[in-house]
Amino acid sequence: MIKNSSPYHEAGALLNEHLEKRRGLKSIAFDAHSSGKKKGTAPDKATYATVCKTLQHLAIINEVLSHDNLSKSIGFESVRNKGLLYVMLYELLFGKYKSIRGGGKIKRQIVKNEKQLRREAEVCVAKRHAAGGGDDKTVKIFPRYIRVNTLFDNLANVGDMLKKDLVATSATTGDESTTNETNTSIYVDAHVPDLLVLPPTSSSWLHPDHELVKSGKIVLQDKSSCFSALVLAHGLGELTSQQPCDYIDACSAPGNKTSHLAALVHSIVGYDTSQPEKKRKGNNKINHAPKSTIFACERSSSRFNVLQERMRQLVPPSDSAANNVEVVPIHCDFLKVDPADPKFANVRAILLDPSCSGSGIVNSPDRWMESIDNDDNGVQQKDMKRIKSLSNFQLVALKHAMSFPNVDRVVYSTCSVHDEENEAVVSKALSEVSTDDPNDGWELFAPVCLEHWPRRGREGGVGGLTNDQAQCLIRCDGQDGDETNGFFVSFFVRKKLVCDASSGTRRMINDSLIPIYAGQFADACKNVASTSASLEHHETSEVVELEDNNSMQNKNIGESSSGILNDKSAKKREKKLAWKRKQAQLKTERMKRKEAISITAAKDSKEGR
Ligand SMILES: C[S@@+](CC[C@H](N)C(=O)[O-])C[C@H]1O[C@@H](n2cnc3c(N)ncnc32)[C@H](O)[C@@H]1O
Repeated sequence: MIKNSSPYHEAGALLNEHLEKRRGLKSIAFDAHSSGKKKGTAPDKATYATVCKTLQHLAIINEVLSHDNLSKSIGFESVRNKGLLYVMLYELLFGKYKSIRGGGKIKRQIVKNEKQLRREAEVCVAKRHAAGGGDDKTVKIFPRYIRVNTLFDNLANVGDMLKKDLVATSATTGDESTTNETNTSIYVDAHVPDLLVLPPTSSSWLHPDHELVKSGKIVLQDKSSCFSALVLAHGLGELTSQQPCDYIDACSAPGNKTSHLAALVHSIVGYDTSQPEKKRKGNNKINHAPKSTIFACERSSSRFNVLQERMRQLVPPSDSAANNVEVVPIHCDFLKVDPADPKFANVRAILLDPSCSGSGIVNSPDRWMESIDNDDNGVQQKDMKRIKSLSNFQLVALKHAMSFPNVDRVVYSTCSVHDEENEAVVSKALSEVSTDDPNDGWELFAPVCLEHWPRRGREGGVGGLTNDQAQCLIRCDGQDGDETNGFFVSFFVRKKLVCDASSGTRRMINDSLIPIYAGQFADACKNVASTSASLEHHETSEVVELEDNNSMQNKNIGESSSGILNDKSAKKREKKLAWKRKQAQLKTERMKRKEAISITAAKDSKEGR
């Protein structure tokens, strides 16, 4: 067999599979890992990143090729390996080194027409900038959100540790156009307790290989995806905390929301880690609060394995004195779980975050693909079919959650922006479970903990919701300034409970000394988005961090450190970071010594010594 001379062969094959079969890029990568294929058949991190970047530029590459029928005149139409062609064109026109490595026929064909291609690319980029679009249409940069896992540590401690890393790395990761203060600032999110907000540039070093991630003290979780567990635990305000009970996370892998819920439930029925260690230990001896159980259902075998592994990493064992919550992963189809099973008799609340189109994830490679071939309404016929089938499943799952006899709170969330998966599902569920009994049936409830979140659900439209109902719903739109991925949250409460809940109060959200975030990184995000060098960082980190549907692939791509993918560079980065930390520490000590010397000198001269 002739060995393919192009180093982009694997990236081209992955892209071909994505384009031809219209399968999600992350699913392809994930399946390749989980099917236990031989080493070498699953894409490595660099290949995956190259394909993501090519996809991200596919619209503009096609624009270049279609100008003056360029594609035809230089013979690209006859190229069968379109994936490889696109990857090479990306490398030449938009890649970091603006050149193509290796050889091969396609490369020769491209290089022969290099001048013309570069000229066209420049014209297209200029046109986009003139139209005010730039790269912004496809790339959105958010601050880096870090959820502190309060089952292991507290906000102040973790904030301190991250601040040191920020100071140590700001010299290299900071963009010239942002001040050093911006690059080293750290905030607490205004809506989600225990969520830290870091500068967007920190994405370049805060990855799944970071020590705090590996130790389970922090979770790389986008802001909007923290809303689901928050609403389930605190949507009714303080009232929730009076009744320890069990929970079900119906569709739970990889477990970001499960572990968040565990931390929140622990702080309701237990004590939080913000108390000094000694006091906490003392408390543990006398506190006999009942334990809560979270049953975490997951249908897919491979995802279930990841879920189990992550729960081991993120939730302390249930018999440890400091934990009042137990997570029990169950490998099952939630639709087949019997609501009358005595095991679930104490389940009072269900979190349902089912499979969805993921259309809210603004930097998802699959979304870049969508934006290329969507029609004017933003959704293609083929996608409509998929959305319809997803929304059918979502409705059945929601009604199933509502059928558990003792459940009085259900959170239904998606990372989709389509009304069909959101308001329409909510509206159908409400009408299909409605009853005449004033104490039964379900109502939408506006989550107290997010009362200041401005973006609400859509009134009318395919869902046909009233304005009052729509105001109970939470929406996030990353394309419209929310600084987080698109997301949807609805909170259903049994009518009976709604009457009791009206006195709920908002939970205090920040008792650390870290200031609250109020858009201080907005400019930094724009700067990062407009510099291609920073974009490289961001894209790679997005590859490993995309939430929800993506977290599984995340996990896998991120698992490079644990051996699935071979990433020597992670160790190198860790070493470099440690070296920088040391240098920063030495510098601080030098400054202190200098300061002390000059104070003594000033004192001496004042005293005439
Ligand atoms: C959007 S993801 C959940 C993400 C998760 N909530 C988190 O925050 O990490 C949806 C998950 O539901 C699982 N799933 C889909 N249908 C299911 C079913 N009928 N029963 C249980 N799990 C299901 C999928 O395999 C997938 O892992």
